[in-house]
Amino acid sequence: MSAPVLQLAGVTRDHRQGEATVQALRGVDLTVSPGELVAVMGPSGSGKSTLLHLAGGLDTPTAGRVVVEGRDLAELSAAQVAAVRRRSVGYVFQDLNLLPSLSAVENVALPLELDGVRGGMARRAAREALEEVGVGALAGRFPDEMSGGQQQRVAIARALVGPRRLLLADEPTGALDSTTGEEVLRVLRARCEAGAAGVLVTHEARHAAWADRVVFLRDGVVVDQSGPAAVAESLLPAGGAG
Ligand SMILES: Nc1ncnc2c1ncn2[C@@H]1O[C@H](COP(=O)(O)OP(=O)(O)OP(=O)(O)O)[C@@H](O)[C@H]1O
Repeated sequence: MSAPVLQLAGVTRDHRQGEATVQALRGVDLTVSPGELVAVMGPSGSGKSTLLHLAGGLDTPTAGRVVVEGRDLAELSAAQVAAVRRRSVGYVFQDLNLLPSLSAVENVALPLELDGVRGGMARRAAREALEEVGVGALAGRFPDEMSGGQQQRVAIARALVGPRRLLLADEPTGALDSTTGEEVLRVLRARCEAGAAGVLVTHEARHAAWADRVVFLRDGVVVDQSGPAAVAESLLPAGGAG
């Protein structure tokens, strides 16, 4: 079996809120292998975003280990963690964060260029990523010349550009109509089939139905994990998700 792309082992994250300490995650174990898409569900405040931030090296655990492609993030320097984030992790935020002064293709090429990929090659990869999410024709447009849904697809292309092995998506379909939302899930799914590992935070059962497994969080604890059969039975609406 291939080595996991992501491993969380006994991960706890405490946040201070004034005098009190909130345990956003408590002793979470999670392994995601190449080819797997895992959905994370749970009520508001259960720790889903905290889990994604930790997996992407945007936050550090209070206890436990976060290992990405065999590297324990706690053992790396800040610069090395930043390099893991740029090269290995594709992160689709709820917040779009496109740079307004750059065109779609320039926005998508930026992470590659920051990582030293030459301009022409970065833009070629960016065009491919835009095609993949169905907005190849909008490569030259600026963010304020696109609809919210189109901007979201550009943001998704930026998260997916290049050979990223860990894809982290936080409600990636938020601003998209349901057909476009499904297309984006299809792209995420296809990337996982091609060898990436994916974690998808979602409130929607029909989106979770695209995953191989669903992890349920409550008050920072994994309360249940369902395999593919259970996902299909409990979540798929009549007709299925494809
Ligand atoms: N930076 C922070 N400082 C203090 N408390 C925080 C911080 N980030 C998260 N928390 C707390 O940690 C808990 C988990 O938050 P988190 O955002 O991970 O939940 P979530 O499941 O993603 O919620 P939602 O579905 O509403 O986005 C909550 O009680 C939240 O208030």
